[in-house]
Amino acid sequence: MKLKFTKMHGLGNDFVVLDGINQTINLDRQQIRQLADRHFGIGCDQLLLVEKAKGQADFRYRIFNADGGEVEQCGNGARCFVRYVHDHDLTKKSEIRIETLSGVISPRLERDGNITVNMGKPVFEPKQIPFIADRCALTYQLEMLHTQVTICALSMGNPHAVRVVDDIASAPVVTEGALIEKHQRFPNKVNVGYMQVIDRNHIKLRVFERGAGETLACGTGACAAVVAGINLDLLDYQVVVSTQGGELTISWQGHDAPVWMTGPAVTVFEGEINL
Ligand SMILES: N[C@@H](CCC[C@H](N)C(=O)O)C(=O)O
Repeated sequence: MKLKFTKMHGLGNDFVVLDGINQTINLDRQQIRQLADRHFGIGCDQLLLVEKAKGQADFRYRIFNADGGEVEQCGNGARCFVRYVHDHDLTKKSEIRIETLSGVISPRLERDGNITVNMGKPVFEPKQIPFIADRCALTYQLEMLHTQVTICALSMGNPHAVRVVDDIASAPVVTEGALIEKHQRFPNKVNVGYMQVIDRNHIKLRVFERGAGETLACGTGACAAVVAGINLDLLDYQVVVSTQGGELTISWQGHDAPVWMTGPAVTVFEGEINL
């Protein structure tokens, strides 16, 4: 089978994007892992599939981690999705509605080329994250080997655990992050963010992503970190998030307001691969 693909990234969080409208795509888990493999495939953190909407939205957006698992949401991918459907003449609308596994999101292409996405409301109810806890709280203690770590647990459509650290450079993102990702209190596993607060409008963030490992940036991780920081009264409502791959602007007015994310989306190259 020959597949046309586009390689894209949002702040270095990289994607293989496939047009599932003009080509028939039925990939199994093993084939997705092969495409995502950086040595034997194209290489990416996530594979994104562009499909026709099932309901009233403009498109359906499916997201697969590098390990082949399908997931609910991807913020950097949402911006690349918009760039892709424009560049491939699949729409002329600057604001589109996209179905995801976690509901409809609405990204907007800005005049400066950046993309702003309404990422929906954060969810704190443990059952919906999902996170095993008997009550809803700002922070939780997670029992880990012989110690306890403090996390904020929330969902941005996908599950996140956020840790506040003093120094982002020495944060145990890969070691501890990998343990929290598979912690028994997160039945569907979790993305683990480490945030250093620089001031009330600026954080540094590294994320160990579920099913992908540490990435250069994570859009939903940036939303989750800012929401957690606002709830802990460490941050104001609009925050610049510095990741290893660049900067995102995230804003949240609290309570039932949606989280807004603005940042770039870049096409790297197009190609065709035999599977
Ligand atoms: N890179 C993404 C998140 C991708 C999905 C995540 N790894 C998960 O399993 O939920 C982003 O930019 O949000």
